[in-house]
Amino acid sequence: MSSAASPAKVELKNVKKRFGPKVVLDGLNLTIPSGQSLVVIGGSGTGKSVMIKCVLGILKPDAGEIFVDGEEVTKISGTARDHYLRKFGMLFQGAALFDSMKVWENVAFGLIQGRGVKKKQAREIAFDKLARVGLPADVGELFPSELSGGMQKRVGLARAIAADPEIIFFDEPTTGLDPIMSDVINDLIVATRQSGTTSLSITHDLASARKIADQIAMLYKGKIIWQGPTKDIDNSGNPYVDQFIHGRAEGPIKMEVKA
Ligand SMILES: Nc1ncnc2c1ncn2[C@@H]1O[C@H](COP(=O)(O)OP(=O)(O)OP(=O)(O)O)[C@@H](O)[C@H]1O
Repeated sequence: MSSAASPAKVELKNVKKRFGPKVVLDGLNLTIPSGQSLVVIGGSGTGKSVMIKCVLGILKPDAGEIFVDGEEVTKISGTARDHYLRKFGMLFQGAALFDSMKVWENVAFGLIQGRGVKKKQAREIAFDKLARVGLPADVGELFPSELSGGMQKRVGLARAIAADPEIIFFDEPTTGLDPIMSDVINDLIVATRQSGTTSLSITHDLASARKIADQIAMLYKGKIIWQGPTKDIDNSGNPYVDQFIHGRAEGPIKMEVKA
């Protein structure tokens, strides 16, 4: 897929966000081409989650603009915001399932609560999505506590795709999983992209990034310091990217290690 040919689905322009004296996003520019999978890498605490929260309107940027399908969204509210949020699915870190609900009810939750889908139809959709992530029907009747971490991630993924969103955010989709289960999740993410969905993932897992990304962007000190096709990551010519992808303690990125 060529990024030049795809219009921007999501575009952040000069986005700034600080908490008190702490500057987190410092003029961040990022474009996600329509139908592509973009992975943002960066150290812990660099603002990856804050960036996603700004796109979803959970946090309001102090400055800058965010365009989705060409519409500036940082000031939308009320029903326009509800409508806007329907474009998104989200796989949270740690899956974030409701323990008191059965697996299928977790998957169906947004359909019933957010979209007014009747329970019977939502249940059918939930079981269909569970099958798509490779979970047999009997898993739908279990509670999340009865599942392994990898299965919980799959349920989280089924919930993220339940309403056929146009854009999916994957927040550290493979964290805490063994390499084989990680690859199962990677394959499922690749499958969602093949259906035309635009996605933004944040991850520390370079093997996952290489597999799921059309493009990789690196966030450092509140800015995107490099963005390019996945195949170029090993020859970025950027010392910060090089240090990060090779996991070297020595380099331009200095770790603040407090004793
Ligand atoms: N609501 C908030 N109030 C104050 N500070 C916040 C708030 N949300 C995030 N921060 C701060 O912003 C910085 C970036 O946090 P964020 O969660 O976006 O990092 P991250 O890049 O997603 O990290 P990780 O990879 O560890 O998940 C952190 O220093 C965090 O403490």
